[in-house]
Amino acid sequence: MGSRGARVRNPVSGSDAEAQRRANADAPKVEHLLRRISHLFIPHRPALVLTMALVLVGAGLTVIPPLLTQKAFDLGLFPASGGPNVPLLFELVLLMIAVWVVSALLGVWQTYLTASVGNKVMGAMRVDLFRHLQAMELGFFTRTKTGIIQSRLANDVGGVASVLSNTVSSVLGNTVTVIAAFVAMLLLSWQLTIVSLILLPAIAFAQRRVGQVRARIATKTQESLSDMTAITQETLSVSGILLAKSFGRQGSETERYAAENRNQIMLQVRQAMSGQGFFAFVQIFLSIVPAVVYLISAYLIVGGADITAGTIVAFTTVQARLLWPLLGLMRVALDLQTSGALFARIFEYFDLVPAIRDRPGAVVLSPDDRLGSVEFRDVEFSYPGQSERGGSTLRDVSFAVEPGQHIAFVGPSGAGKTTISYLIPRFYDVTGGSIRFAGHDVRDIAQESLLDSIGIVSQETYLFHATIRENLRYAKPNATDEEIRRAARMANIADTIESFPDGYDTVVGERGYRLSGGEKQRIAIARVILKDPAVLVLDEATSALDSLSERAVQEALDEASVGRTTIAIAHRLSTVVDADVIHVVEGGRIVESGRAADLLDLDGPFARLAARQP
Ligand SMILES: Nc1ncnc2c1ncn2[C@@H]1O[C@H](COP(=O)(O)OP(=O)(O)OP(=O)(O)O)[C@@H](O)[C@H]1O
Repeated sequence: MGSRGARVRNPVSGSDAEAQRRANADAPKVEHLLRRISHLFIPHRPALVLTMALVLVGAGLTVIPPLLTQKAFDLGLFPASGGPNVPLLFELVLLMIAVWVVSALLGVWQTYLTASVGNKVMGAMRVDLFRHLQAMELGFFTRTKTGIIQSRLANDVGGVASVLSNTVSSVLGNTVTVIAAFVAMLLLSWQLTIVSLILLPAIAFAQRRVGQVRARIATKTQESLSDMTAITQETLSVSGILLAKSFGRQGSETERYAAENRNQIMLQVRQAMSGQGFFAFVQIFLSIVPAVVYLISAYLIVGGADITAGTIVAFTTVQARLLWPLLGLMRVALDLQTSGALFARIFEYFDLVPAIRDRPGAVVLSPDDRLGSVEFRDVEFSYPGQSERGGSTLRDVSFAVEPGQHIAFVGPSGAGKTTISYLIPRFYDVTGGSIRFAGHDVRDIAQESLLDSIGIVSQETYLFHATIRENLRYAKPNATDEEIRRAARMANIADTIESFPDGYDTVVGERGYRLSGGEKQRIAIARVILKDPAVLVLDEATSALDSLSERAVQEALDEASVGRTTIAIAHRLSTVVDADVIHVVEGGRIVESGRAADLLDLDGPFARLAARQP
């Protein structure tokens, strides 16, 4: 745990420097990002079109009250003599109220549409990312912190939702106003329009620069948020708390969290402030444009241009209306650029290609195929990055298991036994040689059907924070209560479960911490019995238990392995003496194979291992 105090980042998320380099590298890809983002909206075109229509109707409604007032005046609302025309006044007021009510209702509808589009896009993205990450190979999860993955799903995807909703409403609403004002300006005077817009490219350039700075800060903010999530996830879990308490490290863990929190606060403030100076400048600049227009108009009039005082007044009035919508659009553009950093992080995960995936036309195992023969042919394997360092975990590993046979792997720690078991369900692909399952190369079999045929019980039992019944049903969602009880009886755990006040409805706690190691193991065995796989892999399933629970678990395992191909990995040789074949693994190679009695007679590695055990 030496690295716990240091800032450890996963290779995918990278370091601060790397994040910065990536944010810089991403800057020119804004257009590419925008294209990808806009694709997310395609399924929501009807809602967007409807929103657009609502925006247009809403904009149209705003001009009705002045027109109504003008009409009422024309019809004699305040005649030259006598009092006001009260019935007409009432009519006018009622019509105005009706217009505002309709306009308010349309506004509510529009908000609903934009909020639901933004959130649906985000929701779909989150599920897609979840599905995509589930398809990643085991290696991805061994090298990436869980908290970092959680943060991408929660913080990054969540962060873009508000941007998406605001973007939809702001872009649609403000674009209509800006275009309308722009057309009006052009109609009034194209010369003054050019004068008004002449500095726009400079503003756009400045905005792009500001956007890049904000995107960089946003990337750092998200990195820091990821780190905070990772610290929370690591420390505030049952295992983390146990570790922190047993080493008296709560204080330093809090300090680690507080340090990242300070960093987070600083970044949030920087993010909130970056761009404010720019907006202040743009606001001042746009406010003085009318004065410039007056000046230039005077100059143009003197030069003989056909511009009247009325045109100038009308022009500056329209121009003033442009100020806020234009600022609104600029803010959206800046927000989009900033959220580009979030999108880049999300798309970075979407772009990860699972190292292990089905080939086109992969074989789906039939019930006959599932008989469970396994064969390793000259298998070589090195973990990612290991071959560059010149090492390999497995070399020249060849063996075969016939359906229904029981074999075992024994050998010193680190010899490569668990690695052999990982290669059968294709948690990793071999780097040399091949593995055949039921006669097919495992790389040609559809992964789902391969995994369906294999059951694994390891020393590290994982149970969900749910009831025992729900944990068991994980293996077979439609299992009846009777099937569940039968599996529990076979796994030697039924009596224990039934002695709990809540029986099968007992909640096992985070990772099953409310149960003893032996109870958890036997529930895991019941779970695998319900799965009913052709091949059972037992990876040191009893090594963490005392001799009493070991016996109970061993009996459960013996029951579970009846009629199944069983591959057991064991430290305690007593648990595998009955195996049909025992393979002794040393330094990534099988150095000896045979039945226990024969191997003892050989007086080789197995006999030496046996001699070292009590
Ligand atoms: N994800 C991984 N990345 C890199 N190296 C790994 C990884 N997992 C295991 N190794 C290395 O591979 C070697 C074999 O490990 P493995 O777990 O297969 O041994 P084992 O024989 O099952 O040991 P034990 O009996 O202690 O469980 C070890 O040197 C280990 O450090």
